[in-house]
Amino acid sequence: MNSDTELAPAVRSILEAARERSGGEGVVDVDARSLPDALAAAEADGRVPVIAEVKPTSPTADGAREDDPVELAEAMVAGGAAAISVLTEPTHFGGSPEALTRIREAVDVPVLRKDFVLDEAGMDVVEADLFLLITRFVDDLEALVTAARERGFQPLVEVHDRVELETALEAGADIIGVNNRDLGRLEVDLETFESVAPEVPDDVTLIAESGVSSPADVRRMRAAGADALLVGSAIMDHGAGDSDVTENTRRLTRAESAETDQT
Ligand SMILES: O=P(O)(O)OC[C@@H](O)[C@@H](O)c1c[nH]c2ccccc12
Repeated sequence: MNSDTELAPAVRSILEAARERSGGEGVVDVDARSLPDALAAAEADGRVPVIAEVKPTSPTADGAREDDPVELAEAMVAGGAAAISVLTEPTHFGGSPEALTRIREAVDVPVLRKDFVLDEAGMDVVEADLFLLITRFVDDLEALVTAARERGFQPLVEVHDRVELETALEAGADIIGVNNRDLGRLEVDLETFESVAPEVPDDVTLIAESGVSSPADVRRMRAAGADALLVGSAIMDHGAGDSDVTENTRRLTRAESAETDQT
């Protein structure tokens, strides 16, 4: 793992909290809903494949939403989301494994567990269809990818540059997310995805993560090769309190339809 000192203070404190959290008891065994199938189904239905994220708050959000996570997830699916991402990190994102379990029972699309899983024990906390592995934060990515698959999970491996992409491909990752937000300054730059995407083999499911806020951003990431987009803030709209999550999702899932407003 790279040294923590290059990380934003908020990220360092997230990692410290993650190292202190205990893993689950026993080994999880998941019968996962296929993400590639769900993305293809959205595409066949004329929707942009969007993974909408239930993120009550975050270090970069300008507020928090107290809504019931299940209602939020259902509203996202009603807006055309192909899959749901759920933050389970408790100390900085307001998430919980219990919320994920309730959401996975309520919707029939794949559910991604978004957390800072650093070792095998961290995988055994809750059943999900996918969970995130952040290349920069783990020592033996290949072993964790294998351990994830042994449990039935589809690992989503996050990278931020071409060097990390190489590591992810060598570890056998076949679902890769390029995070447009850098973990040093927490700044978003959509060019990150554009610079990494051309190096990704065609048989990898490629996801553009973070910073997608408008239909124009959706089209920009799709033009650069995104099979799907992972969107949190623009859908949760933290500052606005009761903003319509279904409408926020629909605006993005319809970004490639002719009748959409093109802004
Ligand atoms: O809210 P945004 O900018 O749409 O980003 C969503 C998602 O990409 C972001 O929450 C995220 C990407 N990688 C992470 C790792 C941990 C926690 C959160 C994340």
